Amino acid sequence: MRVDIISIFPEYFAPLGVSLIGKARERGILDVRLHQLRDWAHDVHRTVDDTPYGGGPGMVMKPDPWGEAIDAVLATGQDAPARIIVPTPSGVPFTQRLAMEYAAEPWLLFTPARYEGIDSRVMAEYGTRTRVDEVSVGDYVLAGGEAAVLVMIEAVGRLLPGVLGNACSAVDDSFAPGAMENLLEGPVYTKPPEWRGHGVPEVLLSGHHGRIARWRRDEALRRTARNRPELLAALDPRGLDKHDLKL
Ligand SMILES: COc1cccc(Cn2ccc3ccc(-c4cc(N)[nH]n4)cc32)c1
Repeated sequence: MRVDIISIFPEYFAPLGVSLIGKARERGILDVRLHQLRDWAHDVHRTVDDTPYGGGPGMVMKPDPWGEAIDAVLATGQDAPARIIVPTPSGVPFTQRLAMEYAAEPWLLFTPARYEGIDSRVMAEYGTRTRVDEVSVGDYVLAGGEAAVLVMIEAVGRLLPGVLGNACSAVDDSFAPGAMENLLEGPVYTKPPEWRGHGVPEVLLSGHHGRIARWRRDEALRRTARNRPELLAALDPRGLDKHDLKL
């Protein structure tokens, strides 16, 4: 998968050089290319923002530099154009399902903005040529889109074949479609068996896989009921069996 990112803070993406995503890049599973938006701002100050039409606080990112930058990136592609992802508080929710959809794309182009966002004509322009998704990573307001892009690339990158070792699998993730979809992860434990007077649930030491699976599901249901009751309402009743906890 090829990923292009256009930003006025390309240095923000240094974390994509470490850990899971860094190794995926070294192994050629992920090809991440960074672009400095100001390279397409031709005035002496390399200006990328201006005052909003209609007045109001803050500044809006000018369409010209973004248009030239996106054209330049798309021109380097051979086949279908990249799917463009615009982080914004006003977007559709970024979910595990959307992450899985993105993981199946050959080429993503992220356009993290700053200020109050990008002139809306840019998304309108590219919406005539390719998929343009305005996406929110949560119901809170960041200072810009770069952190949102880091979140999305990590969530998508870990789903790419070969990125997670065989020992782990994204199939069992919380929120992954299937029996555990819309359930939160339950508690996890490792050695030592006793730590500062805290033991480990006996069932996890029993070696009885059926009971362990049932206990984990019960704990996932309990934690979901406690922390995200609205997800329980969305739980597919066919995913619940008669042995499930009556919460
Ligand atoms: C666009 O509307 C805005 C209104 C007030 C402030 C800002 C700041 N800002 C600039 C670019 C930008 C990109 C993404 C986000 C963002 C995404 C999520 N989930 N939260 N915050 C915030 C961004 C934007």
